[in-house]
Amino acid sequence: MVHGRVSRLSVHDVRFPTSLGGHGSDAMHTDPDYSAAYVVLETDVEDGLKGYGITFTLGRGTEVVVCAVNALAPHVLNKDLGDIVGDFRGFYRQLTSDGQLRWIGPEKGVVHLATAAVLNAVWDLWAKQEGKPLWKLLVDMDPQTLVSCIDFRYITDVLTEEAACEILRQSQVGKKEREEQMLAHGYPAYTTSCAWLGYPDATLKQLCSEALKDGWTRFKVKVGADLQDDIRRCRLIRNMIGPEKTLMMDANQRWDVPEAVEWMTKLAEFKPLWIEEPTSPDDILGHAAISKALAPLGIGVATGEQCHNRVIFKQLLQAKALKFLQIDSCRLGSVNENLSVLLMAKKFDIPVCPHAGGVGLCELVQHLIIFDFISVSASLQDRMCEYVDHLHEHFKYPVLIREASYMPPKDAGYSTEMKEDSVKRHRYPDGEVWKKLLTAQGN
Ligand SMILES: C[C@H](O)[C@@H](O)[C@@H](O)[C@H](O)C(=O)O
Ligand SMILES: [Mg+2]
Repeated sequence: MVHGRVSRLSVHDVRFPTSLGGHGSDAMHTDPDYSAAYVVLETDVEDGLKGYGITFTLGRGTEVVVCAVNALAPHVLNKDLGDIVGDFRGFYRQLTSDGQLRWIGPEKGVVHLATAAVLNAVWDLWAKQEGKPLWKLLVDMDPQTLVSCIDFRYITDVLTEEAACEILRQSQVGKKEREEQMLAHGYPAYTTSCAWLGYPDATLKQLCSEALKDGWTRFKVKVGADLQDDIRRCRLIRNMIGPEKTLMMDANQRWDVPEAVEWMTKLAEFKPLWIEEPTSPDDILGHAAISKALAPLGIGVATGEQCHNRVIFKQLLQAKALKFLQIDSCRLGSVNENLSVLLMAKKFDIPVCPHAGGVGLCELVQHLIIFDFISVSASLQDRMCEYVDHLHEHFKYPVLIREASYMPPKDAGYSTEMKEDSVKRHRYPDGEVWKKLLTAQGN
């Protein structure tokens, strides 16, 4: 049973200097320092349980998200956890509809990232109090309770509460078997770790051969800055992995629409399954045009990691603008909004292949995609979850990858909790890691 009143909300600016090694670099984000606004919720109950929530950032700007979390805090403090989750739709709407704060959103940008961090912490605390990993909390919830967490405002033209309930009811068939399948074999993953844009060819080669040895069969490569570089790198990877394994490409919003089509036509010989974020994440019709142009080449369009909210996903689906839908656990309004997107994807029969990596995104999103398989999609066809091999050591319950698959977490919660010492050392700017770096840089 959920209980307790939220007695404290603290938020930390935690940054990891990943840019020093070129990790995470792409055609638009050349020097990311994987970071998070890290929220901790405490209650007045003496059970020692706290809720931890993150949203992912790239370094500079994390302090802005921290401010936004503090601005949302009055909506959470002194609230009864039972009341929050008992009317989760209402609580979601309260956070996203604050009559003044929503002006700097609504449901997008910094304020929505902050909403995600706060709500992720609430879900972590709820799952912990129930003694279940989050995916299992969701799997065990009856359809009516699940949909009561979703705000259907703006999406009822494609998905009503009743229709969502019906999808969940229909997917009850075979649920037990699918849960057993997950526990035995896990959820299939692909790796992005080998081919960040800033990696020299020698590194790419070495990481790719290690990944092959570790049993990876699906690889993503960053493209979009220089065509000749892309051709060389894609050839190198395709030759290493052979014709049968899967290759995806990610341009991180670098191109205009015609440029995306031209560039990808030149990379088509390397047989990519998808091109991810070919253009602006807001350009729904642009994505649709690219999808149409690239379909004859067998290349699908994937997008989602910078999709503001369920409304944009709705339109991408309506416009047939994507072939692979990439949810993000920290950009959308937490589990609540992700649930609505999973259900819309099911309705349109579009596979969900979550965005992960960053710091903590793998830890979180594995719960959502495992739930999706067991309770919504009931399929692994054309589906896989991203994996990136960084920063897991800072989490108390790190992901477990076995044979290139995510094994379902067993610990209670949303796997969001970071090790206390890691937070302390990486707090910006006063943690020991940053003090040293900033001194060395003469700041
Ligand atoms: C800046 C980041 O590392 C991105 O490049 C990364 O999230 C990427 O788009 C991905 O798909 O993993
Ligand atoms: Mg991407």
